[in-house]
Amino acid sequence: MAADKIDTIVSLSKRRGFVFPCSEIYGGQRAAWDYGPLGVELKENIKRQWWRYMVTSREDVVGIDSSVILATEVWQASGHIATFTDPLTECTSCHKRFRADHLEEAYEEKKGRAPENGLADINCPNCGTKGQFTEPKQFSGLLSTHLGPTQDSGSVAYLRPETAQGIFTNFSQVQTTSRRKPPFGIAQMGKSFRNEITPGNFIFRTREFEQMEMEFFVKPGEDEKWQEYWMEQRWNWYTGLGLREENMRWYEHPKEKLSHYSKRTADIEYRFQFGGSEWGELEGVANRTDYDLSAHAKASGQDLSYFDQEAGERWTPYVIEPAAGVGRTMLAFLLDSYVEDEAPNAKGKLEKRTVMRFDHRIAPVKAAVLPLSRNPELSPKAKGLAAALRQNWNIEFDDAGAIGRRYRRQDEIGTPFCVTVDFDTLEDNAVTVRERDTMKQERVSLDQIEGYLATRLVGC
Ligand SMILES: Nc1ncnc2c1ncn2[C@@H]1O[C@H](COP(=O)(O)OP(=O)(O)OP(=O)(O)O)[C@@H](O)[C@H]1O
Repeated sequence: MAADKIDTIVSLSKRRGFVFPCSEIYGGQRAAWDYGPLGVELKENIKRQWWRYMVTSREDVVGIDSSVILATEVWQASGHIATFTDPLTECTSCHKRFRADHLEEAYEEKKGRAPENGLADINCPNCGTKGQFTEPKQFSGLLSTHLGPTQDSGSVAYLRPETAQGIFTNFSQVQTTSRRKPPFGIAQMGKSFRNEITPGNFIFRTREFEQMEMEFFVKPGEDEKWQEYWMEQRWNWYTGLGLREENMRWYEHPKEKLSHYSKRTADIEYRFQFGGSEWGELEGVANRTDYDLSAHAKASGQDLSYFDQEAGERWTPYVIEPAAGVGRTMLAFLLDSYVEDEAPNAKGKLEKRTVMRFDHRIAPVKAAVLPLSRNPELSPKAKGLAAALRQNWNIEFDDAGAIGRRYRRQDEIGTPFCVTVDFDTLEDNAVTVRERDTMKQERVSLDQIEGYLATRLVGC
């Protein structure tokens, strides 16, 4: 399984209701995706886990939810209007457009060295023609709209390309109302928009996407230490939820390629194995220095510094930012969880089975309740049990088809437990619980089943 694994995931996602192409009844909107019933659960679980780990389980981080459309002055001061651009180039042979920096990075990854003559050395990924690219032009990544009834330059507004700026503009209010002192952080999750030149690779790069960002404000001079700390925390968050370390690595941005605000940026990369490139950015951990707060203080005339009473001095905090994408995280978990192994069928013969080995905390469905067969006594009993368990978890009820087939269906969407109600249940008031990965079965009495699941679904 290599490059074709992504195709397997795309098709499983569509078939089982994780992710659908957007507006498909009209032929689809290129590189936009909708999350189906299982996808929305998986996505919400990922976000919940991030929020718990980054915000509610800590005493030094609080959350906010700011607007998507901020005052245009915010994007002027932050530097986005002037510098949030990508180098756009076009192959003069097939007229397909690319990001020049992506072409160069892909070349370097393949050959182990940068192209000596820039784009002149590179073959077009679409038609194969060598070096027939136009001179790159800077293309704005900001998506704009108009507010109000007129559509002139005065009514232009931008959809945020990152959630971070809503945090910086609220820094003082959050700091005083939550009575926090640096070091402390403000987190936000929400939609961001970028007019990507080359969206694609499924939900990896889209023009509309969700981010999970946290800005951690620290005393200047303590920034490097805190960057190390957050890099370790972020790595541990992914591995703690089961992402395999062999599919992860750090990428340190070379000094000359850092964003305009950054002193150091290190990305966690995942082995996505898209055709053409093995690794892709999952999350960036950046030292944004005091760039944003200073820029907003200057442009707005508001004081965004902090008075350190203990030291008796005033300073503008430095900021460490772990910034992750929800879609990319979900794609990494989908790829990493996918396993093909073997399971015995009804006749005891081994057959291939597909299992999504999601960590229980992110699995979209926590347990499925399955009556052994459609029967006037078994089905109502099983339905009652499903309704009771639904008070705590997302539970599926399924009584259609052979029991083996129903297990397979649950394995394929990563449901950790299947609870089977059979004819013995009517006698002994017990059910059979089957665990997804080991396929081991255990008999559990009905009055214990909720506690049994609760001890195994801790943190869900
Ligand atoms: N177009 C996008 N689609 C989906 N997720 C995105 C997109 N752009 C950024 N992200 C997510 O937001 C995170 C933080 O954004 P950041 O600005 O650091 O990305 P970036 O370095 O511009 O990404 P890339 O180099 O891949 O364009 C990224 O690590 C990624 O997970």
